[in-house]
Amino acid sequence: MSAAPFTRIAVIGLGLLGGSVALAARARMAGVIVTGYDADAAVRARAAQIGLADTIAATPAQAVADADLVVFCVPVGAMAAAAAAVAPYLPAGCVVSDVGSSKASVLKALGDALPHATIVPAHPVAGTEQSGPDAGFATLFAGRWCILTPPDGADATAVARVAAFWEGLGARVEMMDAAHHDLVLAVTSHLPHLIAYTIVGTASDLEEVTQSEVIKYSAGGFRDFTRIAASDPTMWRDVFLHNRDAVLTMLQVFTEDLTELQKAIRKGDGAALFDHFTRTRAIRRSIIAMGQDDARPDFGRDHGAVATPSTPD
Ligand SMILES: NC(=O)C1=CN([C@@H]2O[C@H](COP(=O)(O)OP(=O)(O)OC[C@H]3O[C@@H](n4cnc5c(N)ncnc54)[C@H](O)[C@@H]3O)[C@@H](O)[C@H]2O)C=CC1
Ligand SMILES: O=C(O)C(=O)Cc1ccc(O)cc1
Repeated sequence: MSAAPFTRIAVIGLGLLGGSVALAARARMAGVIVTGYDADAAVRARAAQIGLADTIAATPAQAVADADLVVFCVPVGAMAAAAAAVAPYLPAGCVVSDVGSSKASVLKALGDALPHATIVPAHPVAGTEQSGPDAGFATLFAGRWCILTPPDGADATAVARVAAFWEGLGARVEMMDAAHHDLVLAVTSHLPHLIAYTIVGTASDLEEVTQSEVIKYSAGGFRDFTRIAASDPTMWRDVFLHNRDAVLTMLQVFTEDLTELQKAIRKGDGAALFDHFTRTRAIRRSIIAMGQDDARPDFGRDHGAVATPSTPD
């Protein structure tokens, strides 16, 4: 346990990310009290049952009443509504953050709804294809990158406290401009998800290959895509709509590269294919050498709950 940069944390949205933030903060930071809130009453009830937070609040007002940090863990398209719901109740001096997968649109949404708040956006690059309150686990962020995208002129003390918060949850922190973040994540995360959604849809729509053949022979690469394509539809719809420009830019580059490979296959250009595959294999090997290999989806999924929560009336 480490000393906590914040002591009263409100987590808004109690799915995979919110649940994991709440569990990790309670497990790793001494003296922290975590209050959780979710717009869905069934999620609040389940979160209380499995002990995600010290208290599950019944309203946004109760959730943030005495918070020194509020972390929005809702889909990026819901950030504006979630922030508007707490706006009248946000304590003075409270720092606001989030975990959204795209950053420029989220910064704008939070800034518009909370014009007087100190906002330090964050994106823990850690997750799984699971969603909902049962999906969270306390070790999700251990050893993973968390990218902070503070706006120009952000309060340096608040940025340092949010960085310390994520380090306290076990993450490694990097600073980035929001627009650059959105471009980098478009190619490393958003496009791979789009490709997975596409290929799984393509395979299941084929007339000449049966569903049972797709399932039976999925070990040949397809299976890895099906895990990613099982990711939450609401979350990913929002990512593509809210990081539209960066995704379209990267999709254009990808399409051109795909056409090059298509041409090499059509022309029987084995050397071009071999060179390309050799280059991509080296990238995979350097990721593993850096200790970034992600065999984690089935790793460490204990809830790590530390106390029985109460639900206020
Ligand atoms: N799933 C992943 O692997 C990762 C997700 N993220 C980001 O984290 C955020 C949350 O994603 P997950 O936890 O995976 O989603 P989730 O679907 O597991 O949880 C989201 C929760 O937000 C609640 N919610 C929606 N609108 C709300 C509102 N207005 N007020 C309060 N609660 C509201 C929902 O009821 C749901 O329980 C998203 O912005 C996503 O882009 C970031 C890193 C990884
Ligand atoms: O499960 C996977 O493979 C992921 O890619 C998880 C993930 C999803 C969204 C993010 O913004 C960050 C990480």
